Amino acid sequence: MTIISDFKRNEAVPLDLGWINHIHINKSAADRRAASLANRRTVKKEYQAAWLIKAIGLIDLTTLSGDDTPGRVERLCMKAMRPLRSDLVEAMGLQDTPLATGAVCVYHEMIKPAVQVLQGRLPIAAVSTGFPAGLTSMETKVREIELSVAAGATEIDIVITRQHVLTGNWQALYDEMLAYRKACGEAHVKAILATGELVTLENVAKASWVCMMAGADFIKTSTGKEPVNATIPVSLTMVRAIREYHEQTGFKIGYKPAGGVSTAKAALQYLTLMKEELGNEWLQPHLFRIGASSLLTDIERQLEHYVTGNYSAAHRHALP
Ligand SMILES: O=C[C@H](O)COP(=O)(O)O
Repeated sequence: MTIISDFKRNEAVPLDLGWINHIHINKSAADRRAASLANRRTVKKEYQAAWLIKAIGLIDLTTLSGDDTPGRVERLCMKAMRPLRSDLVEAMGLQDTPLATGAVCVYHEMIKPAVQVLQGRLPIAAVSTGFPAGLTSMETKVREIELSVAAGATEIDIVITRQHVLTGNWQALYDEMLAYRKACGEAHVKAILATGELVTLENVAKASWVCMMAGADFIKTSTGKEPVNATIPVSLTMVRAIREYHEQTGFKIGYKPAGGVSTAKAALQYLTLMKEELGNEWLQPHLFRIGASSLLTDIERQLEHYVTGNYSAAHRHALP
């Protein structure tokens, strides 16, 4: 993770149940705002190309499949370090611009091959705590975090226990998040809320707040395995919680939409959302990541179109 000199890592603050119980979300206002973002004309031509280059540096390039192999992860890491074809890099005059994704994101067993290829040049995020369902024992979950940190992960993407949200047991959610943060030590922790399983935007907002109060460095929408993953209304709810948490505590929390973000157009919508709701400071990798397995393929295609006027087949840009 980029170290920013004046950046103060989130510290846990006491759980304020009075605050949590008073959270209310105006769903139709959130839907209207989300629709206005989704229907907005995106930036064009060279501005679009510049934004897409920016987006590359914000991707947590992900592979989370049951058939992942060390070979696939090694290729993913090579792609993360050289995310654009060299002819496109040259055509855009980016030879002297450092280009890489924000991190790679893998299962615990794939940390080792990632460490071997990346050699500390890019952060490695490991999904943890019984990802994706989070229904292993607390002891197992904490140990899993410790093992992933020991193996070389510098970022840990934990999944919360959804039942704590669905039953309104905010103390239990706070306690588990606090334990995960402690187990991470220096590694930064992203709290995956699995928003597609939380039923209401109010639950999403409350879970965001509780995780931030318990020391999460990032809040993240989804595992990519829920039936509904990142959406704009959910993102709006979460980034507004981040904004208010910052106003109240001074701590800046990162945001990571993940799951189903596969097109350059969608990435541009998320960049616009972050810029408009949180400002330019949140367009940096220590405060914004997009968790995605195939987004880079589409960004590369769009940049090829920008350079040549033509699209090539997606498989020419295929990830491992
Ligand atoms: O955290 C990242 C997600 O699991 C990736 O989901 P995706 O394969 O839909 O891009």
